[in-house]
Amino acid sequence: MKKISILGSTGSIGTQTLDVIAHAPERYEVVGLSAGANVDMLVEQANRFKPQIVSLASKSDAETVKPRLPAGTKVAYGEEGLIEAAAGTDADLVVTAIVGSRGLPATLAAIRAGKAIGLANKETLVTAGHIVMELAKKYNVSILPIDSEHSAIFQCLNGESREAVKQITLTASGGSFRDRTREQLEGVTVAEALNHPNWSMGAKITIDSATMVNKGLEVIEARWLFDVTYEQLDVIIHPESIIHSYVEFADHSVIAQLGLPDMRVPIQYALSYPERSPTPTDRLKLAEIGKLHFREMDYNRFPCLRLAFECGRAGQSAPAVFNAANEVAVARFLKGEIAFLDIENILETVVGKHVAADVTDLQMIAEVDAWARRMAETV
Ligand SMILES: NC(=O)C1=CN([C@@H]2O[C@H](COP(=O)(O)OP(=O)(O)OC[C@H]3O[C@@H](n4cnc5c(N)ncnc54)[C@H](OP(=O)(O)O)[C@@H]3O)[C@@H](O)[C@H]2O)C=CC1
Ligand SMILES: CC(=O)[C@@H](O)[C@H](O)COP(=O)(O)O
Ligand SMILES: [Mn+2]
Repeated sequence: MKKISILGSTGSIGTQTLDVIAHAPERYEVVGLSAGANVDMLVEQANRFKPQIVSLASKSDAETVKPRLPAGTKVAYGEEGLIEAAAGTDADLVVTAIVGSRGLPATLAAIRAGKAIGLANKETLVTAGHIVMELAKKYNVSILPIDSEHSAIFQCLNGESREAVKQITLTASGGSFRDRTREQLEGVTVAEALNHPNWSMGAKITIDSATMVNKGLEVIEARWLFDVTYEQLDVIIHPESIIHSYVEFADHSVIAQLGLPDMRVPIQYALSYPERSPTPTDRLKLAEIGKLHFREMDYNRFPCLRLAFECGRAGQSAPAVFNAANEVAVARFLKGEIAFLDIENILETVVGKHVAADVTDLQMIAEVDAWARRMAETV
């Protein structure tokens, strides 16, 4: 029985993780759950899966929720609560399904506690990939990718020597506005931006997909997960999101991972690795799909991707600044404070004002993260 703790259990990845677990109660046990504002859903989850601990964003929620939980459930809150849910149980694996760099301290705590990480939260690796991967190595902890492209790449690399890797290509759907010119992006609404053509995801990543920031975050995430150079990473537009990424090897063989766009497959793979287990998803029928399409990435149409590569190559504090500024810009767009195209303007401005510097610990990361947030709020 594998014991699982889920940070962000009430979100898109969190609920799909619980769906995978519910289909295999003989294989998995939930020991920790955490939520932000969706207290009612967390209560429902806690009564169904009976975790040892639940964590909420606020002290007041933690206090009011206690009588609604199974007797004996430990209740925590805030960053400390996330850390407890991540590191304070006998979990074998922690799924990081919380959104944003706020997941970093709990992820580091889980690694220090020797827990394998089912990594969905790409912002943690973008913000502090060098720290996360170094700590995982020190504690001999597996970082198992849940992000669909990285799960695909992980599967393609399985059993292959890293020296044989020539090129890793991440596929990109193009997002909600893939058929629009830049001129046609003027005045687009939040609702239009949230209308992803292939995936049903949380709000932030859906906007990130539309700006192509998501693919930029994923390039940096891949750099750290697979220890490759940015020259070995590229992106291709693939509108159907059936090929989830592919790897070209020294002999020019290319290995890809395919499947219908259903996150329960990469989630299941991370939970059951190194085994493969059945998933409650539909099967891929290529004959019914007929054709798959691909086109070169257009970095002029998607300038945020070029900026992400620049920040990745600059390294040090630059990726953390890019990520934090983006979190604020997306939140401002979702609140209706700014226009869609202002997101990239904010990123260009904040990154442009930042001089990359070494960030070797959580305190330094928190400082640059906070600086970038302050700047992004005022642009
Ligand atoms: N959704 C997807 O298909 C994919 C997602 N990912 C990555 O996985 C992560 C989660 O994404 P997704 O599931 O879409 O996000 P959602 O927005 O759907 O869920 C986010 C989760 O984080 C919780 N949360 C938000 N703010 C706080 C806070 N201040 N304190 C504690 N918990 C908080 C939310 O709680 P609540 O809802 O209760 O407020 C929710 O459980 C992201 O990093 C994303 O990039 C990667 C690949 C695919
Ligand atoms: C499902 C998943 O992994 C998301 O990151 C998805 O890939 C977003 O799709 P695009 O960024 O390709 O639009
Ligand atoms: Mn992805």
